[in-house]
Amino acid sequence: MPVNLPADQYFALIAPACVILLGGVLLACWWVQRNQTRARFLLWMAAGYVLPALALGAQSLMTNAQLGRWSLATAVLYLAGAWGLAQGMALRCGQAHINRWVGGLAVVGTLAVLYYFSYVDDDLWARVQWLNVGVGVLQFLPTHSLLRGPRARDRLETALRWTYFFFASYTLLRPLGVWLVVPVEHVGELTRSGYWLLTLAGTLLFTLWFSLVLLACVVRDVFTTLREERNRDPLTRLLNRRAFMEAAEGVLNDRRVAPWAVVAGDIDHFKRVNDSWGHACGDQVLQSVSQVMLQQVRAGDLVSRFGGEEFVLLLQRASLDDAEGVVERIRQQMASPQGPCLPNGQQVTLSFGIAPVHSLLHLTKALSRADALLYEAKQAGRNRVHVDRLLPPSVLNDFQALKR
Ligand SMILES: Nc1nc2c(ncn2[C@@H]2O[C@H](COP(=O)(O)OP(=O)(O)OP(=O)(O)O)[C@@H](O)[C@H]2O)c(=O)[nH]1
Repeated sequence: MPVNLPADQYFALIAPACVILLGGVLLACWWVQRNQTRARFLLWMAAGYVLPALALGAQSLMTNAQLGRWSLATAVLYLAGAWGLAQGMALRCGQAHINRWVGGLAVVGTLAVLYYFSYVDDDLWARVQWLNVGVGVLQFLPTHSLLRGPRARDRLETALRWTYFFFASYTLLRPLGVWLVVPVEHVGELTRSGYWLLTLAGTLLFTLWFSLVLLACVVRDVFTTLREERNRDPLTRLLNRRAFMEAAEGVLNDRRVAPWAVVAGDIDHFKRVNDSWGHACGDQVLQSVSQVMLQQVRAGDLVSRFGGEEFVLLLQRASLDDAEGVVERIRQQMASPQGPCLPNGQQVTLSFGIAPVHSLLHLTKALSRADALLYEAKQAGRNRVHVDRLLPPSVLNDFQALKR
């Protein structure tokens, strides 16, 4: 490769260098979250940045003759990069992988055509156009999951998907634009042509735009993970006590979802489960009880693990009868085997205390009341529900006023 190149050719290295730098940033983001499987898409994306940028950088220093000689090697880098970008986007949208058959076909087909236009009929522009088509097809593969997969959870995610979709469409349609606009026969050295500059500028612009949206999504993901770690019990993924109290504020400040009931539940003789079948089995039972509770409540209700084998629920739009109904459903569900570790016929039961909550200020009292009722239920023989049906007259008046 010649060393004494015109300065503008070295200048053309700025774009690929910036893209490689951005790929490095994505790699660093992946490294920070590497223990989380959902961050794996960043690795693919980083490859999607770095590999084509390496090819672009190398090509920027080549003459047309050298472009021909190295066409297959650089094409492999472009295609691998497009695969990485597509696979990264598919993972981000909840798809395990892109369609490998179509992808493989696009790669093999493109390389075969490039071979023909390099070694049989040396045609630079045909190579440029067909490589574009191959890369475009690969980039388009995850668009099915962009449009049909799980809905984007917010505007940022929607912006990421649309940006990707726009770029994939641009890559796929670019050969057509070039064919219509660029006066092919007067191009001369490709890497010094206006087309090449446009390619560099387009790549850099898109990469910057896409990276900004992507990094915003990654930062948001990190904050979400941190919040989840802070708010969730690691074993059951239910809210912990602190998060429950925080979330309860929102629920109890919204009069539209009154009346509320608080339920305290505790597994009976849980120590025996641990002692007889091991701590791991106890953990399984805790997880299974959590699942049962989550299945039986409505959206907006809070389910939390206060510690040990004690659970607290805050039910909205629930009279005491409604709350009792929910608890009965949980008890019925518990009648089926909970956790494969328990021997046949062994069941786990729970005791419950239910108390009404009249306001946010009343929450602490209601929790103590539900706890006291739970204690009573344990004393009365366990596997039962005790409900606080005694309402002070002032509160009864409040309720009647509310109902009106
Ligand atoms: N496996 C497991 N056990 C836990 C966990 N947290 C607390 N425990 C156990 O839960 C048991 C609670 O025992 P106790 O407070 O005596 O209650 P109990 O045996 O359920 O008896 P009653 O509540 O009176 O019916 C203890 O043995 C704790 O070690 C946990 O995360 N996993």
